[in-house]
Amino acid sequence: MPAAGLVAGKKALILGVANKRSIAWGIAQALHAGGAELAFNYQNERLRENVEELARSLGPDVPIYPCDVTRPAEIDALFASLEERWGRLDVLVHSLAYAPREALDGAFVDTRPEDWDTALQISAYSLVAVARRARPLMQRAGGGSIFTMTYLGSERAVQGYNVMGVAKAALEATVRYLAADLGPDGIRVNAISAGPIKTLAAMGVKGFSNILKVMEERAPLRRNVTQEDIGGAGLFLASDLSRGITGTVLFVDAGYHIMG
Ligand SMILES: CCCCCCc1ccc(Oc2ccc(Oc3cccc(O)n3)cc2)c(O)c1
Repeated sequence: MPAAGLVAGKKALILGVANKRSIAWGIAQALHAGGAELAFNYQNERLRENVEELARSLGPDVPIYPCDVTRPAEIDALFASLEERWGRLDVLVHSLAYAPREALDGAFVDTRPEDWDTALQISAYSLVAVARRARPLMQRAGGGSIFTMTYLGSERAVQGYNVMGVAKAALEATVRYLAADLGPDGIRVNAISAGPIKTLAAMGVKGFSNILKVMEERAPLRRNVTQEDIGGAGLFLASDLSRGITGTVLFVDAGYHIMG
């Protein structure tokens, strides 16, 4: 249900589109339908074509920029490009994470320090890195909305989620500390805790497919959530309807997290 105009005139950067199944793409479609002007990153040359094709499906000149969040120079360049093109930023969507394969396949107790560091740098610290660069552009806009993606595995020991659960716990604490720091600038920082959705990344988590079935049996709404469900929550957080909300985790999981 495109809420036409809900984010009309807002300029939004969306980080983490890899393909049409990405949660970030669901959010992009909702913000586009709401009238926002969008920009995307692509992590590397391998993903550039996918992102280019998706961006072009939204309109003729939707910009895409190279940005691997482990490279500070690429984050700097991305925001310099946005400064030049837009001179301001209203919305920043952070929808990216990574944990090395071995850390997801093995037992949590065997997590190696380098894999822990990689997972936390990409999945949690990167929000600080991009928020710091977004701040001046959002101040220019008189405030803004930043939101990221998290999962129930941050607060429950979900079999197989392993070090990504630790990273999401750090990400949720990061949301609170950034909300406290940036609130005086009128910049809100929140997280969407999404139920499991079949994305490229999800396929990399052992036991993922079992969880989808359990949702239909146990979630209060007796169904899985879709990209569109997440997109709608993203549109809400990007819009002024959520102007009183910051530092929170918004569950969009068919109610699953309330069940024992
Ligand atoms: C057993 C847990 C099932 C529910 C998992 C729901 C979920 C699915 C996907 C999620 O996003 C990621 C992103 C990257 C990620 O790390 C990956 C992904 C593929 C390969 C790899 O080496 N690391 C793992 C999960 C996520 O945070 C949460």
